[in-house]
Amino acid sequence: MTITGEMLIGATALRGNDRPIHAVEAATGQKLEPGFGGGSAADVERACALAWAAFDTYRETSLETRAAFLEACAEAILAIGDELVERACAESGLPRGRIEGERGRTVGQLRLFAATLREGSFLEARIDPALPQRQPLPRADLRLRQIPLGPVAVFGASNFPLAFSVAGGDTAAALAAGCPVIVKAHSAHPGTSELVGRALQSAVATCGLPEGVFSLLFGSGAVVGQGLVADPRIKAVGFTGSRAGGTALMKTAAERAEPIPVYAEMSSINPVFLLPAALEEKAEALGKAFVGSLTMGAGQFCTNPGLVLAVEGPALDRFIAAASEAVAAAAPQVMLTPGILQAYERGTAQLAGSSRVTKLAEGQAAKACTGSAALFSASAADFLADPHLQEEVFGSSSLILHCRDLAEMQALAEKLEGQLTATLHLVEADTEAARALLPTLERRAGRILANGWPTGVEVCHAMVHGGPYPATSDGRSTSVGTLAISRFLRPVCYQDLPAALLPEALRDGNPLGLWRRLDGALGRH
Ligand SMILES: NC(=O)C1=CN([C@@H]2O[C@H](COP(=O)(O)OP(=O)(O)OC[C@H]3O[C@@H](n4cnc5c(N)ncnc54)[C@H](O)[C@@H]3O)[C@@H](O)[C@H]2O)C=CC1
Ligand SMILES: O=C(O)CCC(=O)C(=O)O
Repeated sequence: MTITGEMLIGATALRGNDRPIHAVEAATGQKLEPGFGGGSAADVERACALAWAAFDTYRETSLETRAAFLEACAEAILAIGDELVERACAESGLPRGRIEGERGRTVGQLRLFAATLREGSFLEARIDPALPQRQPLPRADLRLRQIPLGPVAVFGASNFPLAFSVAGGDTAAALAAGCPVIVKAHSAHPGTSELVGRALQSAVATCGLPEGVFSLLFGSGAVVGQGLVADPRIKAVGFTGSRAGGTALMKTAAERAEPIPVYAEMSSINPVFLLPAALEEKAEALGKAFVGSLTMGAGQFCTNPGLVLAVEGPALDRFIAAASEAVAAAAPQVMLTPGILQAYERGTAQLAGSSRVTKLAEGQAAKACTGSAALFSASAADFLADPHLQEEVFGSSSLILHCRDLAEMQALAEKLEGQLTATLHLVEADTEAARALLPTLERRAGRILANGWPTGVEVCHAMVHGGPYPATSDGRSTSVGTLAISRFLRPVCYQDLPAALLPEALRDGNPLGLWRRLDGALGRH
């Protein structure tokens, strides 16, 4: 497939007239061809008009039609072949194995949502039949189903060029829900975005769907990003990126005449609690495994373990020695973009320059375009005294906190901002300490792990990849897993509607064979 540098608006491909964006080969800093013309307000208008025109037809397509469409998207992505892997590797600097794995996750996600559609319980169909004889007042016939919100703007993430981008989790969930999607491509990987965008555009055509179901725009955050979020036809936003970017979009969405939900995944430092007996038993092994998680993918995960808490003493010293040794041996790794590398260097320099922080270890010297791992420590008291120490440093940097005792660890956990994950390392003797921490961790994080590491998110039914602010803008949902479909739905109740006007999902006789709640009882009735 030739990468042309064109945007995909409905069924057309056209070149934006705004300043062109060039991808950069992450490993060398060299410009990659072609340039991608940036979109204008007129392009945003055209994509939104098409998405709105498509909405009423697309949202009433059958569950089977949408499932087949998602499967067609997955097939079309795989059909691009190695060109997609090569381009994504060049643009992101991520190794082939990682990109191939991410492609598998992306198509797996689309197929999982296809299965979710065929299963149908996400519609949450409920029927409370009329009770005309009820005293003192009769009850009307009341029926509920979930309907899609409307066109969704999705912002591709820099750190997952496939699984959190054009056909990533947000797009898959929104399309499954019945929402047309307009993607604003991330300028770190425009070629990858065009290839995947063309796959989705072809799937829309093959499945005979309205062209406005999918569009892909390039361009600046100020024109294309803000323009999409402000457009009255956009009804929800999915975003993964910086806290500044996410909060700017939240503000725009809140100030609209009709405010809309923004699902922004922003910053998280993912605290890891090393409980005393586990630390005593496994300090060296934990230190080594921690650095494996910290340095994976150059630390460019929102789930990266950026904070470790433990009670001070010889066991913590052993953990620090093992972790410092592993960090010192870590090879420098290519980072996603020059901007992300600069932000990482700024963040680690700030930590190194803080009088409250001690630098424990640094990875092997960085070459051009690469970042070196870095490990720091501080006392819990100093951490609490400086709010900047809670800020995410995006990359392989982590801060180990010495707590005086478990009470101080607990007090510190209370002061943490919202997180995607919180991890406990424990053995049986730590059970009571863990039990005491759990209520705090539940209030602070979306996922609580025991004896594992937070990087690596399973795409499944029970996953929560979300958490209280600032981990995300709305901790009531997840961006990974099938529950993500609920972000793009809202309930509608139909009271006493004639049978001929009821949606199929709510008709007597259950023609779709759905799981439904009849007078409160769940069953296939
Ligand atoms: N926690 C996480 O999951 C991630 C955090 N980051 C953080 O973000 C930094 C920059 O990385 P990027 O991925 O480029 O994130 P970013 O937030 O700068 O950009 C993400 C997308 O949002 C758009 N955007 C940004 N600001 C906007 C605004 N004010 N209005 C409208 N659109 C806007 C950009 O054009 C881009 O398409 C990293 O150094 C890192 O600190 C990045 C990726 C993931
Ligand atoms: O660790 C993962 O697989 C997902 C992490 C993520 O969502 C992110 O880094 O943006």
